[in-house]
Order: sequence, then structure tokens, then C-alpha cells
Amino acid sequence: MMRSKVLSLVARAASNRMMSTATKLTTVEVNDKTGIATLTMNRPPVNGLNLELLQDLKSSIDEVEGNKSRGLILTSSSSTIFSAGLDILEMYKPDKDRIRAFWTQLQETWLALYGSSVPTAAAINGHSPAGGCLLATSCEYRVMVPNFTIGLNETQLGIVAPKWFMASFLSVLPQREAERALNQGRMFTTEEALKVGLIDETANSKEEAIEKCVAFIGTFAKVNPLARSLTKQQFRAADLQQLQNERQQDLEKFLFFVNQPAVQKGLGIYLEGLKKKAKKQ
Ligand SMILES: CCCCCC/C=C\CC(=O)SCCNC(=O)CCNC(=O)[C@H](O)C(C)(C)COP(=O)(O)OP(=O)(O)OC[C@H]1O[C@@H](n2cnc3c(N)ncnc32)[C@H](O)[C@@H]1OP(=O)(O)O
Repeated sequence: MMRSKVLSLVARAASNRMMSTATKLTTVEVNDKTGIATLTMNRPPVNGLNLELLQDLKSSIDEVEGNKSRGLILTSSSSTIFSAGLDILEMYKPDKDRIRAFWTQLQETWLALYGSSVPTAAAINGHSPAGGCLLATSCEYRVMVPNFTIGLNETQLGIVAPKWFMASFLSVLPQREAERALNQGRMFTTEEALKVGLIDETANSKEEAIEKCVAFIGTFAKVNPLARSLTKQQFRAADLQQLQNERQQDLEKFLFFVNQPAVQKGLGIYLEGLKKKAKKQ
């Protein structure tokens, strides 16, 4: 009896491992030569940030932190989308428990990426609205391929970006630019993003974007890693601490807001518009 229980537990553990491999929504590849890890999001069709993708992102960031990589490059397996931002289906007519877990996981993933001790860069190889822009601006450097768009478009959906979304944006853009863009819900083309400083460089392909991210991370080769990481932490400490201190209030505020009938109606209309557009293509 005891033995069969143990065997069934072992079998279940083995199948869980297989399941987690089969459903992995991110991959981490460490380059032997450079020691830099490339973290690739892979949730077709648009890398919508749902609970599971956020969980995988967080555990991949933890993996990179733990495996002594020299840096982290965030990118996407799609040829046209970096990330479409939060999966609106998580917020539209939400399940009570799941939406709590979803937002809590988003907070955790942001804390891990924005506060990462290793140098981070985003190879933005496709559109990057809202939550996609949040991921990109949480990194220290951004290289983007032409003919795509990036920005925090929340006001266009009738929703409000939380303070920590703004903090990431403000770590990249001057206050005046950030405030105007957020109020407008403005999406920038690659060229506009470069001009305003939302991205650091452009590249003609994903491969070139990754090469440029590698070169950025290489600029720290001769800098003491602990000194570099503690300096980064000091720059970001206030933003990180603010969310740490207000996590529960931030969650309750989100839940209150997302459950407002007007917000639900707006999300429904927005989703419908996306679906109609997709059908026409
Ligand atoms: C409420 C309280 C406060 C919350 C504060 C935080 C809030 C928000 C942060 C967010 O991230 S909200 C999400 C914002 N994202 C967007 O507005 C992007 C919307 N998507 C697009 O603009 C386009 O899809 C795209 C990314 C430019 C890609 O265009 P493409 O033509 O390649 O693909 P589509 O045909 O449009 O889409 C394919 C397929 O995916 C569905 N989809 C797209 N984006 C999302 C999404 N964010 N969530 C869920 N689903 C999405 C789209 O409907 C299509 O579905 P099907 O019709 O094929 O079923």
C-alpha cells in the first residue's frame, strides 16, 4: 500500500515535469561564448501576458539570476509581436480567484525584471503595446526592429496604468514626454520611439537587435559586477519599494477598477474590435 502510494506520487511528479516542459511559454538559452541568456516569450499568437506566461517569465528570470549569466536579453519567438500586453481575456468577465493570482503574478514578475541584478536588454522584434512596453521599459536597454509600435496605450482602452507602469516609463522618458504620451495613450512607431528616447537603437532584424543587446551588456565587462548591480538597485530602489509597500492596496485598487461595469463594457468593446479586425485580415 505504502509502496504503491509512493510509486503513484513518483509517477505524478514525473508527469508534472513532462507537462511543465510541454507547456513552457518561455525558453532560456545561455550563449556559451558570451555567457548571456536570451529569454524568449512564446505564447502564440501575440504573447498575451496571461497568468501562465507571467509565471513562466518570473521563473525564467529567477533561473537567469541563479545561473550566473552575464546578462539577460528579453525577446519573442513571433516575427511580428514582442508582446500584445496583458491578456485582456484575464480581465474581461474575470474569475474571482484567478484575477487575483494574475495581478499578483504581474506584480512579482515586474519586481523580478525591473529589480534584476543582471544587466537586462530588450530585443523588441515586434509590436509592444501596454504590458509589452512595460516589459521593455523594465529592461535597461532597448533595441527595436522598424515598422512596429510601442507605448502605453491604456487610456485608449479606458483603463489607467498603475504607478509602477509609470515608474518604468519614467525611468526611460523625461516626465513631460511620459505624461503626455500616457495621457494620450500614444503608440510610437520605431522611428518615433528612437527620436523621443523610448528605445536606444534600431536594428534591421531580430538577430541584429540581439547582437546590439549583447554589445550593450558587453559594456559592463570590465565593471565590477557587484558594484554595477548595487548601483542599479539604488537607482531603482524607490520604485521597487513603493510597490512592495503597496502591493495589497495596488491589488485591491485593480480589482475594484477592473470590476466596474463601465470598465468591463469598455474591455468588451475593445476585444470585439480586435476580433473583428482579425477576421477581416
Ligand atoms: C483595468 C484596470 C487597470 C489595468 C491596468 C493595466 C492595464 C493594461 C495593460 C495592458 O497590457 S492591456 C492590453 C493592451 N494591449 C493592446 O491594446 C494590444 C491589442 N492588440 C493589438 O493591437 C494587436 O493585436 C497587435 C498586438 C498589434 C497584433 O496585431 P495582429 O494583426 O498581428 O494580430 P490580431 O489579429 O490583432 O490579434 C490576433 C489575436 O490575438 C487577440 N489579441 C490581440 N491582443 C490581445 C490582448 N492584449 N489580449 C487578448 N487577446 C488579444 C486578437 O483578438 C486576435 O484573436 P482572435 O480573433 O484570433 O481570436
